[in-house]
Amino acid sequence: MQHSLPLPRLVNSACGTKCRRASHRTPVSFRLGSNQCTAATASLAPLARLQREQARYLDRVIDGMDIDSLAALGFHGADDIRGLVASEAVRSASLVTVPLSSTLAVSMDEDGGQLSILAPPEMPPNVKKAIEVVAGLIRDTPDHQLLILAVLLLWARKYGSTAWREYCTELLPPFRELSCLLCYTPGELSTLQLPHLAEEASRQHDWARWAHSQWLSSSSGALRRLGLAERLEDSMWALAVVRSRAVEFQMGATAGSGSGSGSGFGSNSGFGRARRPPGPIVSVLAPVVDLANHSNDPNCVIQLTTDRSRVVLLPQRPVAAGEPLTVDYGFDRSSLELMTDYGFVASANPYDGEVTLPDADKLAPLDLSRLRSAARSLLRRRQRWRRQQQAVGAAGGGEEEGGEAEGEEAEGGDLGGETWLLAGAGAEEVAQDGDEDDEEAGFSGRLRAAVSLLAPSAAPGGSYSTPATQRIIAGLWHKLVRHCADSLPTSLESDRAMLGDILAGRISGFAMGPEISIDPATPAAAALPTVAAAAASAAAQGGLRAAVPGRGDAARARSAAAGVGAAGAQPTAAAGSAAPATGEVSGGPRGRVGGADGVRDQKQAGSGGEAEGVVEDPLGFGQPGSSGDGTSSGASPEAAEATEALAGSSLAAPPTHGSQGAAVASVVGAAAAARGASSGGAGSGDGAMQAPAANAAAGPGAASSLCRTGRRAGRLYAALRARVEHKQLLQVAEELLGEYGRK
Ligand SMILES: C[S@@+](CC[C@H](N)C(=O)[O-])C[C@H]1O[C@@H](n2cnc3c(N)ncnc32)[C@H](O)[C@@H]1O
Repeated sequence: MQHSLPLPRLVNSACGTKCRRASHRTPVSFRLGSNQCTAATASLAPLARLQREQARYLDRVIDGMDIDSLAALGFHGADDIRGLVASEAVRSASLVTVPLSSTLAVSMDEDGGQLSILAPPEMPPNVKKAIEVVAGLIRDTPDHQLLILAVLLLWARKYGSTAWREYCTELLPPFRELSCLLCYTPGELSTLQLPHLAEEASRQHDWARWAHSQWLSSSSGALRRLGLAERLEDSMWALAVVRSRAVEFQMGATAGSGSGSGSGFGSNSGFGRARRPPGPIVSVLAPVVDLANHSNDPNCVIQLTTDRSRVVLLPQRPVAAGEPLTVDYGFDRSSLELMTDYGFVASANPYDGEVTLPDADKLAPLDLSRLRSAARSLLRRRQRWRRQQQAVGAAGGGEEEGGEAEGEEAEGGDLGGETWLLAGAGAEEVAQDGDEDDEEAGFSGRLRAAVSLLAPSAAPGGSYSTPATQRIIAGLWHKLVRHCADSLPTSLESDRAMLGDILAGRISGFAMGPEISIDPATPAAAALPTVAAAAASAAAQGGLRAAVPGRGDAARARSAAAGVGAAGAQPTAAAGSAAPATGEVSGGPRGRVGGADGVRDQKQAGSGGEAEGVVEDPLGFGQPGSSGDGTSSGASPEAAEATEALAGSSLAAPPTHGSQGAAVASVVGAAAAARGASSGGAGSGDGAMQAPAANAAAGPGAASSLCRTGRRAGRLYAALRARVEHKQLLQVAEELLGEYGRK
């Protein structure tokens, strides 16, 4: 069946020639001035130069991959995250059309029958054959399509066409900017302080280590002759890229009988498939299309054409020039799910209102008195936290020891083994805090909706048992009481260190200047001289803005104070500990990578022999095999089989194609070495276009503070945002439970 979508006719208004480069036609806001092809970049600020270089690389990728595009790079939303914007008004035409031959793809029958891969055309047949052999061997492991895509991506980054290499090294996020949970460091996870996420991250990390040592590593993997991943970080980069950017299409029951609709980026195994008829599943990494960000109210969809020859980004409604192009990453994901799957949260997520947790049905039945007791505990805990902040401000640091008289009120929930014995701090007392009013007013609509949904279902005696209320209450309980209780107070030490790092510019994605918010006038900030001094100097350089988007001054001040003044519970993230094979929070809404039984089985099936060398650990999670669960990098029978199967292939010889070949490997390697560990990718091999001048020109240290994927991208920022989101949810719950209390 022929693809019938209209292809855009693209004319370069700047050059006056036919040109498919979106950036040549319509200046959009981020383009920072001239839309001439060769505008001088010397006078632009480093960030502007970086963005301009990215636009030029995008043009080159679009040309080199034969992509049609009416989209350009833009930095949009409250978070200034990099994404796509329309370069002209479009009603219904395809905004981006990528030939399938310019993508990396894996197709597999739903029943696990036929499996085929789509590699770049320049891949030599023997290499493709070898990867197919591996694909066949790992087909029964969870998320094997992602692993195969990662193999293809690593190959394309090293040996692919110029367009592929530039896409990988200049446009894809480097390792340090990937927000996937897989890439969170233990320190970042402790900032997040949600045990479920820490466990999930640990599982994903285990999966990556297994994938690296068994398959990808250039020293121990079955594909080692390809020299794909010298470091664990290389493998993790590739796995995180495909996990957060590949789209999974489920075709109609009969192959080719209908176009596939993208189910969002990343792995979707187990989550959502049941809603669709069985049919071949095609996982695709489509350059340029993969730059579309998520929105709960998207204006685009991603589709695979019926003849499976192109991936298209289609508008769902007319879009204006400069408008951000967004897609829904799928299936009504709550903040917790978004965080789990992609490592970010979206603000004002409507799906947070109705929390569906995979293990909600395992929770003990809940009743009103228990909930109220827990809510009271949370309120008291927050009040104590606030008092501690005040004490820190007054005393110039340190924790408040007094403040609550023991025994004044002994009732209250037992959270995390601690019973909080605090003065009677109920909802009324919290409501008296004027500074809460602004913030909480914003939630009243959601609150009212929740209350009106719940109130009619109240059963006599105060327990709630209808499925809808049970789900919501279970969700609130699970999400707020179990997780947020631990995330409310942070440790003074961790917050002080974190803010110090941010303010000193040691954390990428937090370039100093307008991005960082801390109000030097807050007592807590004054109590920490170094932080306060840095904040004051930042304020002198330019206006401070909230790190918490879309919130008022009071919230800003509070968020700053929360960062420096909190004391109390220690971070509880169990980073580094082996995740339990089963357990209350181990499931997740989808079949997860890494922690799924298949992977564990794979690991346990290992012979126990150590692979060559110790796999380095860029995140510092420690050796996953330390618990004795067999997760170390011993070669599994499958890996041995693959190595044997590949022994006859002439993989040792680097593939040659055009101007690339053996030289590419050394050039790329040298470029990667020159760029150092801060880059997630290897360098551009052929020197046709130099690496962004911004990094070099901005001076030492400046490069690391420039964030390719947006000024506010990054794991730490996502973690902070997630905490804010959870605190907001907590407030909803508190009010909700307060309403119950008054009934
Ligand atoms: C498919 S990529 C989108 C393009 C990406 N922003 C970039 O610049 O390369 C998905 C990643 O973008 C980020 N992202 C997408 N939508 C977002 C949103 N609404 N808020 C924050 N980050 C978002 C997350 O890091 C996510 O893992």
